[in-house]
Amino acid sequence: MIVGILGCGSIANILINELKDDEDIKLKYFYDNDIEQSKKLAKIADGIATDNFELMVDKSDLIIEAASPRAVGLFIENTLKKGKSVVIMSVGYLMDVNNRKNLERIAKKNNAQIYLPSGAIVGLDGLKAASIGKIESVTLTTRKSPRSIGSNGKKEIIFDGKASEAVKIFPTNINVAAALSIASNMDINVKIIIDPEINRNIHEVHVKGEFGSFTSKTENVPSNINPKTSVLAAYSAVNLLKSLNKTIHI
Ligand SMILES: NC(=O)C1=CN([C@@H]2O[C@H](COP(=O)(O)OP(=O)(O)OC[C@H]3O[C@@H](n4cnc5c(N)ncnc54)[C@H](O)[C@@H]3O)[C@@H](O)[C@H]2O)C=CC1
Ligand SMILES: O=C([O-])CC(=O)C(=O)O
Repeated sequence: MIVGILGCGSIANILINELKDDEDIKLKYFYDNDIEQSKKLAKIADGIATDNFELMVDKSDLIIEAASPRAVGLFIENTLKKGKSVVIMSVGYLMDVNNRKNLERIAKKNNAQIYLPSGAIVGLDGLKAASIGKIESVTLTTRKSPRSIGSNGKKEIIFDGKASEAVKIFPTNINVAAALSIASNMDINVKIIIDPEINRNIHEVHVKGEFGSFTSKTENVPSNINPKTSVLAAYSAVNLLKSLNKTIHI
């Protein structure tokens, strides 16, 4: 499978590292609005940097978006129109139901798939299963260091509200809230706390419903290139790509 990458930052870096010896998945094309970034990663991966997104889509079997919610809006519709499947990391873009329905409609029409990796949290599988029954509440509490959230503040709650609002205020920081919302078909409750005493991106999820309840807590090591992003988010994309070729799906 020939893969093109939209967005050559921290997630793309980890993808290259983890997939360099993979026999089935070849990360070949690299696109970024910062051409130096795409050149840098193409060199490491022995791939091709391009400033022509359309050409990259034509030559790839699948596109991975690891850029920004804005990039999803700019590029993914055309990708799906060409019948190419996509992996979207900036899940926050899909929090808006019109955005989601639009991409879903185009994907269906063109026989393409939209894959959303589990990202920086654990428990989405349980939430999806639990959602077969009635769900009462889903709550996410995210703790990040000032460095990870891009501030130098003291310990404080910087957001307490709905996921739909959270993704607007912190578009590249709280995609996990969108993933939980899409999985449960709810606009979930989100709290974001800055904590200068931690050096992990911590996501705690509480779910209550007909099935009972569960709590998951993920204490993520941040990427050393972009501390907003957890290493697990990139690993989840690697796992998703590898799963496309598997026969046993767990
Ligand atoms: N689903 C999840 O759980 C997670 C999702 N993410 C999201 O994944 C995305 C990528 O994350 P990172 O690799 O850490 O980001 P990064 O900031 O390290 O790299 C992003 C790269 O994309 C490029 N880019 C941004 N907008 C672009 C555009 N419109 N056109 C072309 N290139 C563009 C930037 O120049 C940069 O090189 C972000 O939106 C982030 O919020 C990050 C962590 C977890
Ligand atoms: O990587 C993380 O810990 C979470 C994150 O940035 C996001 O959900 O956008």
